Amino acid sequence: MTQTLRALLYLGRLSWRTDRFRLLLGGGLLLLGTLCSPLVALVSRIFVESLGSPDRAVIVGLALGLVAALVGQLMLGHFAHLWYFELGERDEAALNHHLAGIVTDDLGLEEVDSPATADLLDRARMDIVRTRATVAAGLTLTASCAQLLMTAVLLSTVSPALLVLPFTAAVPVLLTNWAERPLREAQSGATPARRRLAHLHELVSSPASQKEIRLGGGAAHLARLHAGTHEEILRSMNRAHARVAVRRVIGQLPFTLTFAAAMAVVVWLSHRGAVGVGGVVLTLLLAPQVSQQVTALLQSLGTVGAAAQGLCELQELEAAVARRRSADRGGPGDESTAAAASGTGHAGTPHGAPDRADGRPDAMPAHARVPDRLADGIRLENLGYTYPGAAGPVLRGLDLAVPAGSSVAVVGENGAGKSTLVKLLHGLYPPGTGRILLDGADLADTRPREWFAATSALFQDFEHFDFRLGESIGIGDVPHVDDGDRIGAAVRRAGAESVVRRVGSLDGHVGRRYTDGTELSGGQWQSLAFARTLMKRRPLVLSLDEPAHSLDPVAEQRLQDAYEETARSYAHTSGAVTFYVTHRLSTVKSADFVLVLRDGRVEAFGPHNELLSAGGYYAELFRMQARAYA
Ligand SMILES: Nc1ncnc2c1ncn2[C@@H]1O[C@H](COP(=O)(O)OP(=O)(O)OP(=O)(O)O)[C@@H](O)[C@H]1O
Repeated sequence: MTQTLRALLYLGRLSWRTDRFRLLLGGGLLLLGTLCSPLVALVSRIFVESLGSPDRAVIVGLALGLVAALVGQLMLGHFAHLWYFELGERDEAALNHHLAGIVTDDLGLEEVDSPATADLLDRARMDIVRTRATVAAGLTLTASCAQLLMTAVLLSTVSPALLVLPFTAAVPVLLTNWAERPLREAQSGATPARRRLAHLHELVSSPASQKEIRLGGGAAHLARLHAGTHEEILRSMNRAHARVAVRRVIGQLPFTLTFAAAMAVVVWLSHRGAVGVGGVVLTLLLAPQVSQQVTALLQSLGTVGAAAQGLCELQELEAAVARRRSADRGGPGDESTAAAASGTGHAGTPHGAPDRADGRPDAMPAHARVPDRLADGIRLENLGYTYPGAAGPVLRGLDLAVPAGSSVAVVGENGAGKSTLVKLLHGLYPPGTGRILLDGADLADTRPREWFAATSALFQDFEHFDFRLGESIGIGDVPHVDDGDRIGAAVRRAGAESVVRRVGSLDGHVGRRYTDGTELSGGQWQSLAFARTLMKRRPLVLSLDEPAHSLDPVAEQRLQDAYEETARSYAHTSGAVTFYVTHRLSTVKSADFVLVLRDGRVEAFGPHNELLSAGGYYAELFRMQARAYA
């Protein structure tokens, strides 16, 4: 009940902020329309009692009043709906916007990655989808409460004994939360299964996955998994619905019994002449309404109650984020609560619980400014990282000095930690141990947004933005998303002119979400992503994580040349350090340094020729690969 009240207040405040005009108009009309039904009973009573009056004007006036109340009862609700329907839509959009803000601005990337946070966000999204219904139910609930109160007062004028009806009607209302609990628990417990179902659904219906599934002969297997998971969810939800039904019946019993008793009392009172014909008419009109009113109230309470858990979780998430912000500003924050609320509880970062994309809020005071150009370079000191919930570290004890303006080829076996290092360098994960120093200043002391703006990366799992081609490239540097010259230069530098020719122009849509969209090949998407990476003019760090894995040899050589030219140009303009992660060791010779990672440690670091002549792991890898290609 407390949770439902909290949810109602939350929705009320949200609606007031979002659109108070629609809240007042929609809510007011709904309240008026709802109060019209007890009003009909009241006017009917007076009308019946006045029938014997010689004053015809009074009778006509009462008849007109009765018609007006009836019209209000039948019609006002529809007009109210016009206003609060849109209010619900606007509230839903505001909550979605708010949740997106929390995900992109307040949660660390590792938190977003964590299954606990994913569950929490999935539940929040499901509740947000129901916002329109919840807003309508919240307004109906408020109006129903007022209606029930008016009904109770009117019934008490016939006999105080009738007051028992609204009171016992409150019993199931009070038990609603208890009655709904099995459903909420089942919904919460089924979240991982629902996510699995959504993934399976995507796999069986997405054209992209069809290729592998068909070749692997996995369609029937996936269909079985889909059916099994669906059945599992249905079984748990059915059990929960049955338990809810039993609890609701138990909750309604007291009202049903007292309703029968109250009707017996009125029959007895009218028999004794204690209640007149007007009172009997009022009771006959109102008493059955009590049951309808309670049903409407229960239903709206159920709707709000069902959404309340999610809305309260969202409130707790907001509160945790706010506490963390205040803690990071130096206030008496409760970081452990914040981490627990976000579901990770990851420790071992310089700032305790991570915040934002990299573990720190933009609002915290920055001690170090991101330099305009690198003079000294980047140094890693005892850098280590452990994914939340992982058994051991992925990176450990990395000590390295990379001079400004140098290009580094990062090599190592699958799972050595290359991509993780790239994410740390770009500030997406906070170091678990140690530091990353930019010209001697700790990266942890810079503002994340400033650092993000100063770096560019082509990640291994780069995104396919199904936008206009120009926008899909320009989004690599949002302040210049519509800058045609810059986009054109990035396309030329990345050698992605063939993609533009394939799409027709920078204004053409890419991706199959649009009927006029051009679907690209894996290599073309990669060229486009490379162009996106080159949107910034003077980044301090540029990383390409296996940028050529989808490219043909000619395109790969073109990309390699483009990268080398870009690396030289960035080194000249901003002293940038560039990282090129690759498995193709023949492509690393031109890099200033080769960084060899092995099991999360630095196995070797130095110029290619030196590492080769020193023998050891790198030389062995290089020769093995050369033999394989030969
Ligand atoms: N989001 C994640 N959560 C938990 N563990 C992860 C995550 N991403 C990567 N790992 C683990 O970290 C280890 C290093 O992964 P990483 O992607 O950094 O390796 P890599 O050297 O880039 O590998 P590859 O050459 O295959 O791309 C792997 O064992 C991987 O399973």
